[in-house]
Amino acid sequence: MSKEKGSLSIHSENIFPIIKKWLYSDHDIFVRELVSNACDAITKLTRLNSLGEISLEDNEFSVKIILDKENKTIKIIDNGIGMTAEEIKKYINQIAFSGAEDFLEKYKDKGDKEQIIGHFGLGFYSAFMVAERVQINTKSYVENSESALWTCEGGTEFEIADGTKESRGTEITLFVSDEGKSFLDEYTLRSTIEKYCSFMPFPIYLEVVGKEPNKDEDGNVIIEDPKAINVTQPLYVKKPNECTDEEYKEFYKDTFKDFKEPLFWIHLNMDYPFNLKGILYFPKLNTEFDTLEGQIKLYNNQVFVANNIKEVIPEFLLLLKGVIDCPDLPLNVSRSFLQNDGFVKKISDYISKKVSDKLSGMFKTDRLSYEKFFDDISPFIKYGSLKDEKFAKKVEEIMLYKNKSGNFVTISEYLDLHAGKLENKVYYTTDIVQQAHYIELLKEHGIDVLILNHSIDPPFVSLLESKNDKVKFIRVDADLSDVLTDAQIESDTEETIKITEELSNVFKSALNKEEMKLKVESFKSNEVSAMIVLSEENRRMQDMLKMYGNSGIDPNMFPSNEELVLNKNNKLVDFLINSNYEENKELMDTVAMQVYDLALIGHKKLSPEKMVEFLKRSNKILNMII
Ligand SMILES: Nc1ncnc2c1ncn2[C@@H]1O[C@H](COP(=O)(O)OP(=O)(O)OP(=O)(O)O)[C@@H](O)[C@H]1O
Repeated sequence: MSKEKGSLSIHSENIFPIIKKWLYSDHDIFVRELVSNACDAITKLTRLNSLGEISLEDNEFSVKIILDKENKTIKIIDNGIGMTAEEIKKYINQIAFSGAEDFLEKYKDKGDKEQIIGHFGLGFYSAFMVAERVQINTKSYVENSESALWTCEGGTEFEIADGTKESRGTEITLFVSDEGKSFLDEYTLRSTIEKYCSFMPFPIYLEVVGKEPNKDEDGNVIIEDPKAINVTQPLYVKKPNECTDEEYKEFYKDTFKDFKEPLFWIHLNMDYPFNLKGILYFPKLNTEFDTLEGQIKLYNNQVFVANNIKEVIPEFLLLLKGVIDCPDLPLNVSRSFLQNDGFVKKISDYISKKVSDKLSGMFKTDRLSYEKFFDDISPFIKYGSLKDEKFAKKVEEIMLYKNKSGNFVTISEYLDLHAGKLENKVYYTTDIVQQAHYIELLKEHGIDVLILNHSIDPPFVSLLESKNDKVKFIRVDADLSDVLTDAQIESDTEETIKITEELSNVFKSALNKEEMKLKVESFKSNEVSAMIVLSEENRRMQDMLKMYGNSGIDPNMFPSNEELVLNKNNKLVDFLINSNYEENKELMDTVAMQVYDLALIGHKKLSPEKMVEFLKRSNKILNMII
């Protein structure tokens, strides 16, 4: 067969329903598309004025939305550039022919193009998702032009006639269909306008036909100035040095309806190599990390695109609250979808870098404030480190750790403070009450203990260790070597082996615990009789099994390796070493059980049965001494 070339033909009657119904995922999008067209129409007019192409006498620009529930109509009226009948035929009748693109092409060398929103030439048809008939009544800015009226009932047929519009601009009337009737509700319509148009560049007013005016106590009508729904100059478009703290806080409150003050914020303002403006807020936490939910609103030229778009905003930043406006976003026709290319990744990297720069800056120049905020921001930094390697690297040195007295140190500071005492070891506690005993003992030996009690800490600690093999985190009950006397070396001597064996027999018999592990050491302090230790690796493994509770792994595969460490320097232990078990069985059993339970209490919560037993025995012991 010979080669043939040609162009595809599209039947408008088949493609039209697709555009109307399936191009946009949400019905409410029509508000965004029609109001942004109205704003575009005004922008074009002001642009022509500033280029000297026309000379405008008025400068009161606005978009009015009129809801008429009774007649089931919604009107969107602007006093922008308007259209002639010819322009309607060109821009509206030719689907996917954008007047916005046409305008930009015509004036491409004059001024920046970013403020005009439309460019696909399809947005207008979203009106048919909620309307059975749409009317355009419009009058062009060009002097002596005639008003034109375009009507279409959603098919491929349209009608164009003389219009009735006397002043410049466009009035779009939607005759709302059954499918769109929810938008005839004032609250729904208002919230949709708020959602998409909050930052659009011209004031938008909503008027409801037949709405009872507000009255004072005496029944007199209160005359109120109409109030625009939107803010035409959102704070983020201003330069950072022109914004006050109060303005930042106010903007936060208005945008996120969060009445708790944010901790601090980052004003993003970038012109090159891409345009990006926005403000990211660090919210105050008062909930556990797991339930924390941020919100990042993404805008394109002051038009809302979507919330929490993962492609642009690094996932961990979704814990923050903020707005980001990037006119250069490679958006799809339906705007909420991004064309995922390298550019989007660059934006995401830039935002992440800005956040780590801000945190490093604060750490270096205002450590006090940084420490004040740290409890709130630490889960965020830890989560960020787990999710983003580059971020992790940047914040590694500025990660703080709190001790029991509320002081913050970095890991390098901790290691410096313990130089000569600890070799690259960092002691931490997961529970300052439960593990108080161990913390106290370490403190007596001049060793500080850091608190790592958040659910994110175990994976975070593993991450740190995997990146720095010189630092090892050890929970206070995992290693007693730093509270033992140097004489511990003697633990291998024949005498110690013998004592250990004898005590082992006593404890196994008293506790009826054949599998128990026991060790005898010399503590620097003689007050403590015994402690339980569980190696760090072993405990982490157990914690992991608990976390993945129903993973099907049998926890018995990893037996608990808890070990009872008896202090040879303690009087009670001494008594057990030097007494004859056959002759003093009852008393020695009681002492052994009590010593064991005391060690256990310092290590973990007793089971209810164990607790009852312990209390009974304690009373019995008290009775013995009176
Ligand atoms: N209110 C209006 N005033 C003046 N011209 C308008 C108005 N609404 C639409 N137009 C013209 O109709 C064209 C088509 O509008 P439509 O919303 O379909 O596409 P667009 O805005 O160009 O692009 P997008 O699909 O990205 O929204 C516009 O480019 C504009 O020239």
